[in-house]
Amino acid sequence: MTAARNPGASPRARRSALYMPGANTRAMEKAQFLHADVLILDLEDAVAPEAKLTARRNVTKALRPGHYGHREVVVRINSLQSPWGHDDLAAIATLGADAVLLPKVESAEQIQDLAALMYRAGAPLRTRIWAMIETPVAMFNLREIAASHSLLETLVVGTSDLVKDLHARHTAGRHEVHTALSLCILAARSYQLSILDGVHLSLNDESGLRSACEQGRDMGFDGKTLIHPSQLAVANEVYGPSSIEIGEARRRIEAYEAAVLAGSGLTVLDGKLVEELHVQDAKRILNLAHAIDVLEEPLGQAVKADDG
Ligand SMILES: CC(C)(COP(=O)(O)OP(=O)(O)OC[C@H]1O[C@@H](n2cnc3c(N)ncnc32)[C@H](O)[C@@H]1OP(=O)(O)O)[C@@H](O)C(=O)NCCC(=O)NCCSC(=O)C[C@H](O)C(=O)O
Ligand SMILES: [Mg+2]
Repeated sequence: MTAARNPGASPRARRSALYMPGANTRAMEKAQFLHADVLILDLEDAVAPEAKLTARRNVTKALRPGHYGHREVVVRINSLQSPWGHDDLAAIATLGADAVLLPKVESAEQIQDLAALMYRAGAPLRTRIWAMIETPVAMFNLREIAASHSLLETLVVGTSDLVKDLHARHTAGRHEVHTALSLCILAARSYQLSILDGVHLSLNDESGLRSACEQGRDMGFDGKTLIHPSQLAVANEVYGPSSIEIGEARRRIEAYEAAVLAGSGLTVLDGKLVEELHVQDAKRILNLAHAIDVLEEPLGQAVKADDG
């Protein structure tokens, strides 16, 4: 099936997506008050086999409506080829998560199979599919995966699994995954999917995290997946437009509109060319800033409003 999406849709803020192990109830409670744009409740690699059933039960409890305010809540299930994947899906399908994240996706059929299972399980249409891209084979099937189904919304790069499978090493500049990251972004943008970068594994390394976030942002990622609350502030800052960028975006739109009224299709602002394509980008930045403002409404207030 070919994707039918709306490329002009307002962006969602997905600057930061925090994983938390489904077995860690403390982390899932704490997440109510954390400034993560996306919460990923994990049933896969962060959960040991003997804790899988407890984690599944914890996650079904955490999925009560309004529990996490306006933040997106995503459940990473186990692979459908594993002993747990089908039961994970059956347990959470109807509970209103914003998305089901499928790990180690390598083909379009895996997404289509998941969509069919979600439909049969009675999942609400608002529950989308996110796909982890984290194996060498996936890189050769990206286009088919990205085009696979209209429920597919986001690609999440899994750089830890990828580096392991490549027999590569994590370097500061991430040269070992550069080609893969670029291919993932090309695929996502070709099919109007959002795209999140992999995790930064060092916990006490703010400058390394910042440079990885800046690299990802400059390449075109929408945000970064994270493993600890201490990483949230940097990702939110780097992936959010600064007040200078917001001001420049507004001035670019005004300058272009004035040029159009004067009968021209372009203008020069601060010594730089401004054409319609720059206005489109300026509007994307303003839409993102607005989406962030909505999310950053005090968390307590958001939780209360959704409860009511
Ligand atoms: C890495 C950790 C195991 C560290 O945990 P801990 O030792 O508890 O850290 P702290 O004592 O510093 O924690 C301070 C407080 O913060 C809470 N906390 C910690 N981590 C999280 C979290 N992820 N979400 C929410 N809250 C969190 C602690 O509970 C403490 O709270 P308090 O008691 O109030 O002080 C731990 O951070 C962790 O488990 N992180 C997530 C690991 C994970 O999910 N891994 C799997 C995803 S990564 C992956 O699979 C990538 C991909 O697939 C790939 O291949 O690349
Ligand atoms: Mg992985």
